[in-house]
Amino acid sequence: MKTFDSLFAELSEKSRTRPAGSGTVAQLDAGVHAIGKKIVEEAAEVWMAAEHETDEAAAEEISQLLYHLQVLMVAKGLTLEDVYAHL
Ligand SMILES: N=c1c2ncn([C@@H]3O[C@H](COP(=O)(O)OP(=O)(O)OP(=O)(O)O)[C@@H](O)[C@H]3O)c2ncn1[C@@H]1O[C@H](COP(=O)(O)O)[C@@H](O)[C@H]1O
Repeated sequence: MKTFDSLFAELSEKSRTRPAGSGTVAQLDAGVHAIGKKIVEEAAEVWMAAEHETDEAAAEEISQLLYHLQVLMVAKGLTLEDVYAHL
């Protein structure tokens, strides 16, 4: 099963190798402003799913929010350690 750390490693590798067809590469190219807007959108979807939908739907929305947060981290050059230092 994919974990937070293994997904981050995968996204970092995509950023380095820039494979054709990668949605992550497209988002990185769109920039921090666009990624930030996506994070706000996904956060709202997490809230709505948690309040009005099934646990499975909420879990799926949370996974998407985590993904977009990681894309922002990669875009900013932040490491897992940079974030974990504040947990
Ligand atoms: N975990 C994810 C993931 N979660 C969410 N998303 C993206 O976030 C979108 C979900 O946003 P929405 O709910 O708004 O759906 P949507 O309206 O269809 O999306 P948009 O049209 O707004 O982009 C999806 O369409 C994906 O583009 C993800 N994209 C990729 N991954 C994983 O990231 C890795 C690298 O992916 P690629 O870069 O695409 O190879 C792979 O392991 C993927 O499984």
